[in-house]
Parts: sequence; C-alpha cells; structure tokens
Amino acid sequence: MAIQIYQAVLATLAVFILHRLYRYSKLSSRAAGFPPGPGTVPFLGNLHQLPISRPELKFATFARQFGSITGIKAGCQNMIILNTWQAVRDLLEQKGSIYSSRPTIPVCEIVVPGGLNPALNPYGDLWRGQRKKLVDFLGGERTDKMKPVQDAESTQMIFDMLKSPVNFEHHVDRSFGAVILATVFGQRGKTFEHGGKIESFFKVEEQWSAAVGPTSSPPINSFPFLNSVPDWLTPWKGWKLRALGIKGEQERLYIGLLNETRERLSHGKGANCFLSQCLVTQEKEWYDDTYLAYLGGVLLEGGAETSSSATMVFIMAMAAFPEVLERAQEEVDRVCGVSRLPGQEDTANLPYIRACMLEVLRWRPVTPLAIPHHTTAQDTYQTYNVPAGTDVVINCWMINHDETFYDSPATFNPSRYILNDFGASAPVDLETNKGRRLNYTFGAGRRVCPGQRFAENSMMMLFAKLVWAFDIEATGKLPLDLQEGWTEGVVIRPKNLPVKFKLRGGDRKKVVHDAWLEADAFLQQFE
Ligand code: HEM
Repeated sequence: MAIQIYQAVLATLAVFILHRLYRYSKLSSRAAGFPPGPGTVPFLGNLHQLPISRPELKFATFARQFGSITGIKAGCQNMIILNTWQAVRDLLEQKGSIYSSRPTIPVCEIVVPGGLNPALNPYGDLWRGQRKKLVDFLGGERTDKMKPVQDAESTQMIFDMLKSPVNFEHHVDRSFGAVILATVFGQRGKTFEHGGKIESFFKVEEQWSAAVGPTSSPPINSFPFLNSVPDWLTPWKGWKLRALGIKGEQERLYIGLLNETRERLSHGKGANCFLSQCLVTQEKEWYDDTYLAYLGGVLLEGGAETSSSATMVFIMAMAAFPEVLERAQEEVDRVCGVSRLPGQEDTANLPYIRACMLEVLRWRPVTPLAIPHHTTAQDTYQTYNVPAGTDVVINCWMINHDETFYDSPATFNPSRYILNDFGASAPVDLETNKGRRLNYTFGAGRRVCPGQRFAENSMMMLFAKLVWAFDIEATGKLPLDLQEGWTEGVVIRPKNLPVKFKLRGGDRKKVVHDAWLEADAFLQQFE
C-alpha cells in the first residue's frame, strides 16, 4: 500500500513537471502573428542569441535581416525591437496610451519599491503626477533659467582640469552632478572628495547600474519559475540582500540631501531650487519626504551619468579626429577671442560645436537602446500581433546609423548637421518625415527624456570651454569601435580614455583662473 501511494505521488509529480516543461516550451516559442525574428529553441526562446555585452550590435544584425520590427522571445517574455524611426513614431508616439509603461524588474521592486522612481514606474496616475512635476521644472524655456549654474560649473570643471588634468573623468562627473545638486537640491558639489555628496552619489549609482545588469539577479521575467527556487540554490545567491543594501544607501543619500535642502530653506537659502519649491507646497499637495527625495534623486540619476558619458565620447572624438577639433577651436576662437572663456551667451553662435554635440549623440549614443517601454494592451501593427505585456526596445543605435538616411553613418562627421538640420544625406521632406526627431538617443513617446534641453545646454557650454582651453591628444589606442573598452549597461561610455590635455597658447591660464574666481563667488550661494 505504502509503495502504491509513493508511486502515485511520483507519477503526479512527473506529470506536473512535464506539464510545466511543456508550458514553458510553448511560451518560449514565437506565437503566430508575432513580429519576425530569429528561430527559437525550447525554454530559452532567443535568450541564447542575446549577448550580455553590446546587445545593440546584435540587434542591428537582426534589423538587417527582419526589417522595421524584430520579435524576440526572452524565455517566456515577449519583446519587440523597433528598428526604424517610423515604427517608433507609429507605436510609441501615436499609440502612447498603450506603449508607455515600463517592464517590472524584480530588483527594482526591491531597490525602489512602491513607485519611488518615476523613470521606472509603470504608466499610471502615480507616474503622471511625478512626470508633471519634472516637466514643470525642466520643460521648455524654464530650463534656460538654470544656464548661469551650468555656466559656472563648467568653468569650475575647466579650472579643475588645469590643476589635475589626469583626473579629467572625475572633473566631468563632478561638474554634471554639481549642476543637478545646485538646481535641484540648492546645494554645492564643490569636490569629488571621498565621502562627499558627489562621490557618494556616483558610488551608489555604480552599484545600482550593476544590480540592474542582466546577470546580477535571476531572470524571473523570462523564467517565472525561478521565483519559487530558493535563493541559496541559484547562482545569484544573495541578490535580494545586495539589492536591499543599495536601497539603504540610496535612501540615506536622497533623504539626507532633502533634509539639508529643508534646513537651508529654513535659513533663507536655496529658495529657487526645484525641491525647495516642492517643500513649500508639500503639505498642501500631500507629498511625503520619501516621494520628494526620490524625485530629486531621479534627476541626479537621469542627468549626471548620461551627460558626462556623452562628454567622454566628445573627448574621445576630439582626440581621434584632430581636424574636427581644429575646426571647433577655430569657431570658438573667432566668436570669443582669446581673452575670455565662452559662456552661456555664446552657445547660439557656435553652430559647429552644436553639430559636434549632435554627432556625438548620433554616432555613439550613450543610451543605445534607450530605456525599455512596455505595452499595457494588445495591439496590431502592420500585419503583426503585439500582445499586452510586451517589452518594447527603441533601437537608437540602428536608427542613428540608418544608411538610407545618413551618408556614411559609421563616420564621425559633424558637418552633416551643418549641411542639414537632421544630419541627413539629402534635403529632408518635412511632410514625409513628419514627427521625425533630430535623434532618438533621448528616447521617444510619452516617456521621452524630459531633460534633453537641460542636457544640451550643459553640454554646449562644457564642450565650448573644453576646446577653447585645451588641445586634446590621444596617448594610446582609443576604443572607437565599441567592441572593447566601454562600460556595460543602460548608459555606456568609453572607459579610461588614453588622452592628454594641453593648455592652448596665449594667456588662457589667467583667463581660466579669473573666470573661476567669478564662478566660485557665484556658486558660494549653494554652500
Ligand atoms: C546626454 C544626456 C541624456 C541622455 C542621452 C538621456 C537619455 C534618456 C533616455 C533614453 C530616456 C528614456 C526615454 C524613453 O523611455 O523613451 C531618459 C529618461 C529620463 N531622463 Fe534623460 N537623458 C539625458 C539627460 C537627462 C537629464 C539632464 C535629466 C534631468 C535633469 C534627465 C532626466 C530623465 C528622466 C527623469 C527620465 C525618465 C522619464 C520617464 O520615464 O518618464 N535626463 N533619458
């Protein structure tokens, strides 16, 4: 009798496991009507074909094979990759009500639970409220009010470079972090010293980026059964504890910054910054401290690393293409002369520097796949079925390298933006290109980056000052081709650039020093 019960239990278990396996194998294959893509294998779908490093390059080869939209099965998870600007417009822009959510990522649920991070929140009322606040702060010409801070911080960055050029990456990171710290929290980020606000932010940001990487936690969206496997049995052992550690550090940092903003406000300081204004209406609007602290935190996260990564690409390009650097220097010298640093009032007169910035964003987009969107309802596109719950990736890399639109897209050639606003090889017919963006590196649709103008203002000032002050030379092999020497993640940048900076002739040292004294006096209001 006991043996019969034992056999029955075993048989039931076997049927259960076989049923699960059958179900997973069905779920990981491409359903009829799903957009075309590479062949799948049971359980994995296409996961075995998705590289952890530089997925954008693999997605570009899929695009050449499958056309404007590629369908991918990441285990059970449906994913579509939009390879043309028209597909992005047709879906993300024109059907924003169903293409504007974000995938639910288990590690994010631990680090930023309850919708704390607007950039990662699902589409809905909570996100709408947060987004409105961010756009009220960053939108349109309101952003331009922050130019004096961007001007002063970029001057400090050039001054820091004069003192210790080898630490140029820290100076760039500090400068963009400090701009957000001043405009959002009303505080100064004067140095990159250990334990200071800027260093603490970049440290926790690095851990956070690593935690959302594809190998740091179990791929539960692709294989939901992993949710029921005990942590200690998996290769990701301890991932939840590590995520909780990051949550603790991030919370301490952001709440600490908010408390300091409140304290300063009570002494009449920093009243113009974003969070001070939020604090004034806090009670009336029912926002708790954590909500406000993370609203400021997401601006640090969204604004600092992205802009400084793009600056690393700019520095690499200037070192790699001396003829471009020379032309940029010629322009900035002609407009500003040698006896003053370029500043906020000059950027409108520097079309070639602007062309360099647009080309940096096109040529080596620092967000090559933007941030994934997620569908909240079933849709039909062309003849394809896009199920509800599909992850949607903008293939910025591919769109930025479209051979039918750009002349030699692999070449770094800022002049393309002088010849044509879109950088296109032929005049762009605005009727057939209605709704086309200048570039897709800032994403698209209702989740498009709200900080684009803010970022462009910051970068223009910093780029103009850099080429005005320095010659930039390569001292080793530059990682131009993306295969090696780049960081991994949603935001990428070339690592440890082998470059050196040489102060240009004339009295530039004194000009920089004097400009810094003025900038420092201005920035003291944030101390
Ligand atoms: C070179 C600089 C930057 C790049 C390349 C960049 C890129 C992006 C991209 C690709 C997205 C996702 C868009 C989408 O889902 O379609 C995004 C979102 C976002 N960015 Fe930026 N960004 C930059 C600078 C900034 C700055 C300076 C700020 C703020 C001061 C900022 C704040 C944000 C926020 C809050 C979001 C989330 C929007 C949402 O989900 O509703 N970004 N950014």
